[in-house]
Amino acid sequence: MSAEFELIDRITRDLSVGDDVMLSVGDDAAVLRFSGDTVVTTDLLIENVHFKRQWSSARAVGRKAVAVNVSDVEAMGARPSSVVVALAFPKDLDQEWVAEFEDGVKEECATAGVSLVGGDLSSASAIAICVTAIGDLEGRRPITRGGAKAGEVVAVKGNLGWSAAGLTVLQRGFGSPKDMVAEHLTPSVPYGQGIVASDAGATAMLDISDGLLADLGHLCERSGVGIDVDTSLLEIPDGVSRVAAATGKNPLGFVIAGGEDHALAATFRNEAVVPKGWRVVGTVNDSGAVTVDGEPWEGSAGWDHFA
Ligand SMILES: Nc1ncnc2c1ncn2[C@@H]1O[C@H](COP(=O)(O)OP(=O)(O)O)[C@@H](O)[C@H]1O
Ligand SMILES: Cc1ncc(C[n+]2csc(CCOP(=O)(O)OP(=O)(O)O)c2C)c(N)n1
Ligand SMILES: [Mg+2]
Ligand SMILES: [Mg+2]
Ligand SMILES: [Mg+2]
Repeated sequence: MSAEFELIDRITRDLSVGDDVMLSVGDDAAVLRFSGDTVVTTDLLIENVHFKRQWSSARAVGRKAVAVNVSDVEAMGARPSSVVVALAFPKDLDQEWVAEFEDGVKEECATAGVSLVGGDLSSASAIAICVTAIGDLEGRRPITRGGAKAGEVVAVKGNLGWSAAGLTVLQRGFGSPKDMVAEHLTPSVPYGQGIVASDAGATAMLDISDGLLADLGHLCERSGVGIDVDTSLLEIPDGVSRVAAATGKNPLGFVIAGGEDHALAATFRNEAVVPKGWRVVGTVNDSGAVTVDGEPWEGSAGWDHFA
């Protein structure tokens, strides 16, 4: 067998798949069957842009690649079903790296409850990963970024600021606080909470990849509303405070503009319907802009690949 097909064989030998998978790996395409409308999303992970090999184990990269994509399926209020994972890497990359990456992919698939149903391999000058995630709305309406109305509340489920605090210490050559670093390397997506928010009547939703303020900005633009974030409602985790103190930065910046949180943010008609475990962080108004305690935020709102 060729080296490429030996590798594919090793990756796909022991796959188990869900009931909605009619045909998995080994043919030209997978075949899935859903009870409702289908949700499809894709996100890239590029070496030295989204991860560094000296910071991240291959297993962590594999887990993160699946997690950030399933996060976008959750944000539509769908049940995540499956992923396809394409990986390109230099010819001289240690084979062990690829094996561990695939272990990470499978581990996160199991955690998220999705099936790995296909992928692709190629050689490349740097590691590049493209995952496509697929979900089933199961008869629910999609929760878009466009349904928020003035007078509603904004709530968040997940960890804000941890990932950015972790990234900051990694960039300075440190490895702790460990919980912040771990959250950056492998975001803990609140699996299942997209459907919970949908069933609670969420009017708009998205996952926070660029930063809370930047992503709420996308939601405001789509919905034609404004949002005021009330910082008295935010929690500044201990690890974020420590990283902020050590680096002379504003801890609030990590929480509201950090990025790669992969928490879910959603709007609800009122506080009474916000699901348990979600934190109300602000209100929807008709100003057309995102503000923080009533004022524009002077710092960066979040990540921009081309800034
Ligand atoms: N190259 C592209 N071609 C078509 N659509 C794209 C492209 N890049 C991004 N989009 C779309 O633009 C929207 C915003 O993209 P992005 O900011 O990456 O979303 P997210 O933060 O949810 O991953 C999404 O609907 C995405 O599918
Ligand atoms: C080496 C390295 N430098 C910087 C970052 C920080 N970073 C990279 S991409 C990104 C934003 C999220 O990624 P993106 O590709 O924009 O995801 P999407 O919005 O499409 O879901 C952040 C905060 C990182 N993760 N790793
Ligand atoms: Mg994207
Ligand atoms: Mg995304
Ligand atoms: Mg982005």
